[in-house]
Amino acid sequence: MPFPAEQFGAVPKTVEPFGSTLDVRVTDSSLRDGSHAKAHQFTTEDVRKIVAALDGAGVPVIEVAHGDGLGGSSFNYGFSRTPEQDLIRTAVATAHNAKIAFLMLPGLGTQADIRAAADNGAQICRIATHCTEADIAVQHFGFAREIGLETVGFLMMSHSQPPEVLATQARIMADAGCQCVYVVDSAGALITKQVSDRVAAIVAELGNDARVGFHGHENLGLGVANSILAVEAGATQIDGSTRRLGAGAGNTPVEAFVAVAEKLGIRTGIDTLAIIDAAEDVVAPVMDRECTLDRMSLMMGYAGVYSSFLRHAYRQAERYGVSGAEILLTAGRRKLVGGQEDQLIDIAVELAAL
Ligand SMILES: CC[C@H](O)CC(=O)C(=O)O
Ligand SMILES: [Mn+2]
Repeated sequence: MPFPAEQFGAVPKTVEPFGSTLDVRVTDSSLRDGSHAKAHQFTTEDVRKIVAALDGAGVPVIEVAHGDGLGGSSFNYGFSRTPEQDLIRTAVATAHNAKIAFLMLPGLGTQADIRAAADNGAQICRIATHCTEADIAVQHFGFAREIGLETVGFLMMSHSQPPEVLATQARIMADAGCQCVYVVDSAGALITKQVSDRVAAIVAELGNDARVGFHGHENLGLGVANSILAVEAGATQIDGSTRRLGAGAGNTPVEAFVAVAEKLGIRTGIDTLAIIDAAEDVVAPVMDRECTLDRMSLMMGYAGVYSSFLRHAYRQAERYGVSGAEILLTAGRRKLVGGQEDQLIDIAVELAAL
């Protein structure tokens, strides 16, 4: 039986072209997924500097929020240094051309948060659910469209489900008013063809009802390659983070994706040399440390663990004197999903008792 999206007041489906000069629209997530790597300590000055540099390089969409989205600032996820609506307002005031996007997870953020972000000038609402739970976002898509926001849906932990399941979930999102459904490789665990197959299945399901996007992480070193394969399979929206400022080993590096895309004749509208400079001169100095493919982040890709668990796992490993890699391997075996950060404590306690 099809999901009854109509009962939640779904809005008409539309896919508008980006224009004749763009093949792929890039969203830079440094100021949202990068918030995980900064333990949510971004300042308005960080936002001003990074948005000015990215906007100047031609990045068309910049995402700004707590790492876990609107309402993420909490004991479980970590408190923000600066209220996220202040960060959004600063980003909107700084950008000349880029649209400002935000992320929200139903249950963490509320409709009031979405409205506040829209009132502060954000234009794109990205709603993330675990990849088998698209139905919890139906009301949020309807509301976001009703107040004139562009919408994106995130199917998180997409490695954990086969293409046909993702396609069914994507249909629920599109029917609810989502204009682009993303395959989200939250654990950086997807390997080449696994990306193409998932993107192609959703493209086939959605046709012209919604676009398809891909959000990659570097935990197996495949962010750029996977993103190019996603484009070849029909994705037209690609996420990345400049200098990989993101969760786990970081996100697909925007500057590398743009350089490769240029060489392949894929038009992103971003100036390759300007974004390479922005990465080195503006984003790197804001980072606490480089996002690298070290033992812990590699373990996330290998074991299929949520990239945003990295700093939490470090903290519990230190607190209980156990191996962080063991914590992550166990988290992968138990198939933990976003929101279960506190279970890393249980795992650490169990390992300490061995
Ligand atoms: C908790 C939200 C999460 O960080 C969203 C995301 O970027 C992902 O799943 O990769
Ligand atoms: Mn991510």
